[in-house]
Amino acid sequence: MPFIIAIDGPAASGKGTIARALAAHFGFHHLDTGLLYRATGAKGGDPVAAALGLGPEDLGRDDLRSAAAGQAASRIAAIPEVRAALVDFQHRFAAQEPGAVLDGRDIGTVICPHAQVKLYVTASDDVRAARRAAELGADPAQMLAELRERDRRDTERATAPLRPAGDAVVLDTSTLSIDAAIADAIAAVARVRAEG
Ligand SMILES: Nc1ncnc2c1ncn2[C@@H]1O[C@H](COP(=O)(O)OP(=O)(O)O)[C@@H](O)[C@H]1O
Ligand SMILES: Nc1ccn([C@@H]2O[C@H](COP(=O)(O)OP(=O)(O)O)[C@@H](O)[C@H]2O)c(=O)n1
Repeated sequence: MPFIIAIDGPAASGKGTIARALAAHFGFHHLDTGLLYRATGAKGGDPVAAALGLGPEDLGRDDLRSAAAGQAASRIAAIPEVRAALVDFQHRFAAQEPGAVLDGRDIGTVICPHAQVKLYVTASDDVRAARRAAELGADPAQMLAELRERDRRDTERATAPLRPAGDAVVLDTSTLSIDAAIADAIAAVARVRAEG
């Protein structure tokens, strides 16, 4: 059975950084599920058809990391039929041997509720805004407003809202360097692997 690591958390908390590092460390596959929603939103037209028809050219667009693409993603992500259209792809990805790391908003709660390890990565609003502002070369105050709007939409939607799974390990990266956050995450996964 493949080993699945589910990582969820709010915008710019460090999920992707940790997910990539865990996948490299353990030799697992990695899927940034946010990219599926960003590509669906960016494609335009009927969002359900866009989600069902996603191809490599959609996922390879170079404008998916922008704040505008994030906003568009969180709008279409609230549509239950869009989420349903993306489930199979995520399940097939998670079934790969020897294991997979998926990061997003509903991985531990909805997509992979039986994941062997669940992490909920978070950080203070100000820290997340500063990190994303540095990444995109944007204004921190503007980023703070953008992240808060998206987090509110992601948390308050009826279908698959952002929340920690009951059995998730919470990792607050506010005062952690990237290396320290990765080390904590590797230790959390190693604990479970040693038990099992
Ligand atoms: N612990 C950390 N300390 C400082 N910067 C970080 C840390 N974790 C991530 N970052 C940086 O913050 C930004 C957002 O991180 P990312 O992993 O993309 O978050 P998410 O996937 O949750 O949106 C990136 O520029 C990343 O390099
Ligand atoms: N599993 C997921 C992943 C992303 N999303 C949506 O897609 C948007 C973009 O996700 P992302 O992970 O790329 O965003 P960041 O955390 O990198 O800013 C989120 O704000 C959510 O609305 C989701 O609903 N479910």
